[in-house]
Amino acid sequence: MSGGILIAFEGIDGTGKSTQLPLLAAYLRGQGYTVVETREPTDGPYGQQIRLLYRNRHQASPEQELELFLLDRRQHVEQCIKPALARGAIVLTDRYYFSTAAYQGAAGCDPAAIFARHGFAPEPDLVLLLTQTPSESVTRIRELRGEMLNDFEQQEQLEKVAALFASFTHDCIVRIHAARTVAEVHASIREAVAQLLAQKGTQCPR
Ligand SMILES: Nc1ncnc2c1ncn2[C@@H]1O[C@H](COP(=O)(O)OP(=O)(O)OP(=O)(O)O)[C@@H](O)[C@H]1O
Ligand SMILES: Cc1cn([C@H]2C[C@H](O)[C@@H](COP(=O)(O)O)O2)c(=O)[nH]c1=O
Repeated sequence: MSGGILIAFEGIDGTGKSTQLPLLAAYLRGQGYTVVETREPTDGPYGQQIRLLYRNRHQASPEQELELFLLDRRQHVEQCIKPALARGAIVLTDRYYFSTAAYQGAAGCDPAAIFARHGFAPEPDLVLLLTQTPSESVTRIRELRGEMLNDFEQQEQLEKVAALFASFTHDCIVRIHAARTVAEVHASIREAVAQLLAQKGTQCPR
């Protein structure tokens, strides 16, 4: 396979992205593909600064927050995504620039302007947009961590984020209903990826 394939997992908090991404990675590796698993925010210096905002978001203005996500993504694209695509890998990223348009859009920045600032970032071949209601997400997060919701996970905030995700009309987006069992969601994801690989005429290496 030459040129690589970029697949982004997107959706509001708690939709199961971090659960589903390794399942898809294991499945694809079992089929003989080279897979790179990655995520944003990254563990790099800007990603670490972003994590400091989770419990105290008002430390930064929406514009400052946006700049941090852009800096983190530039580094991610240059150091991880582009090299992996050049090696012909399937890159699976847990969040990408659709999250910025939705979350920083919900915080007051202009989503269209955010998309326009991503000329440096390769367009994904597929965005798996996991969907469920914000109240379903909040229930899952509470089951996982008790009552503590961080500043990005407050239900009112997630309602705005979910509305923005719902408004995106990019051809690369496939919506996957996430309020089902892990196995059911995985099956839908495999179906969407199989269609992409067939469209690309990608021969399974095995
Ligand atoms: N289909 C599912 N049914 C029930 N619980 C699930 C399902 N998928 C994931 N979970 C659980 O929901 C919680 C959140 O899942 P996960 O961390 O994968 O979501 P996420 O979208 O990556 O969240 P975040 O964006 O906040 O990191 C975890 O406790 C996980 O075990
Ligand atoms: C990439 C990106 C992320 N966010 C927000 C969305 C989530 O609330 C956190 C990341 O948490 P996760 O549990 O590691 O998924 O950050 C954002 O606001 N803007 C972005 O571009």
